[in-house]
Amino acid sequence: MSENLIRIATRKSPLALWQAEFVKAELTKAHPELTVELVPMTTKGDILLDTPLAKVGGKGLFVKELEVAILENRADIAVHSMKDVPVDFPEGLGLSVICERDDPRDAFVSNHYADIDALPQGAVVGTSSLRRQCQIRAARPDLMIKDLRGNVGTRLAKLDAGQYDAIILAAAGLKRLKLVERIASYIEAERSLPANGQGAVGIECRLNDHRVIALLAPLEHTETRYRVTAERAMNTYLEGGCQVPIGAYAEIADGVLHLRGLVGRPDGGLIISSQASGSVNDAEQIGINLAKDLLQQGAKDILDAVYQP
Ligand SMILES: NCc1[nH]cc(CCC(=O)O)c1CC(=O)O
Repeated sequence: MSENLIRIATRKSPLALWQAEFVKAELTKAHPELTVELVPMTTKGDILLDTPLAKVGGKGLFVKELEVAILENRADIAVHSMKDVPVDFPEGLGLSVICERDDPRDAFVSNHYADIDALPQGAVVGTSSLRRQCQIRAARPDLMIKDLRGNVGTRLAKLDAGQYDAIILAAAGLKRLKLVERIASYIEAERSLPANGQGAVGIECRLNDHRVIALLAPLEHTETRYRVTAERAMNTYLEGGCQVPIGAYAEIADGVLHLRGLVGRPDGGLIISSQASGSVNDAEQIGINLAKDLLQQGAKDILDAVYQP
């Protein structure tokens, strides 16, 4: 392999391409002599876009083909939204870099209403995320939640066609696609605890590829790494994939990491939540401790019920 080339395996969705282009730009900034190529690919998740995610088993649907390409040396790295990255990696691959986090919040998108409180009785809200669904239903049990799949552009088109009164999307995705003006309001973490890793981009590569790992190193963002480590540790301990009613969100203030977590029944009738704090160096243990706390409070019953086939 040429000393001066990095190939990025990427999905072809606009968001995936934005993220790959972002990493390409950052790499070229750090290493002006480097050539960075995109290797666009179609994944199983892209083909099954119309099947409800919970049915096809969301875990890793969008990343497997990219990982095979790296293992077969048809590409060197893959760029992921951290919230879509499964908890475990194939033998030989790992996450060598987590980039600086963008806005972690969920966004309320509607052509007619300012926020969740402004929605009329029985309004239809689009989301396929059990995490978003349970938190919306907890605040507004009268609302109807309707499945919403597809790329960000497809989801907005379905809203505009009148299929929903409002939809919920990640603020970061809308910002990256230059669609911030579509955001009617931001939903603060207190009302919709984000998914683990939401808003952060990570880079996967071959763990024995020291050339690539060294080239990627300047893109690492330490604070984001601590936060996402705690969030993912909580999710991992709860054995949560990406399609689960789990929220995990960490912040750092004065060197102390604060992690909030919740597990909720999709109908919003029960939400178990807790928090934990500690040194950034104990990020992983803080996540594990919080998961144990949630399990002690009964989170397993909720998760088992969701996983029933
Ligand atoms: N599940 C799809 C997905 N994966 C990452 C993002 C947004 C960007 C991010 O969270 O980093 C989205 C869209 C959404 O949830 O609205």
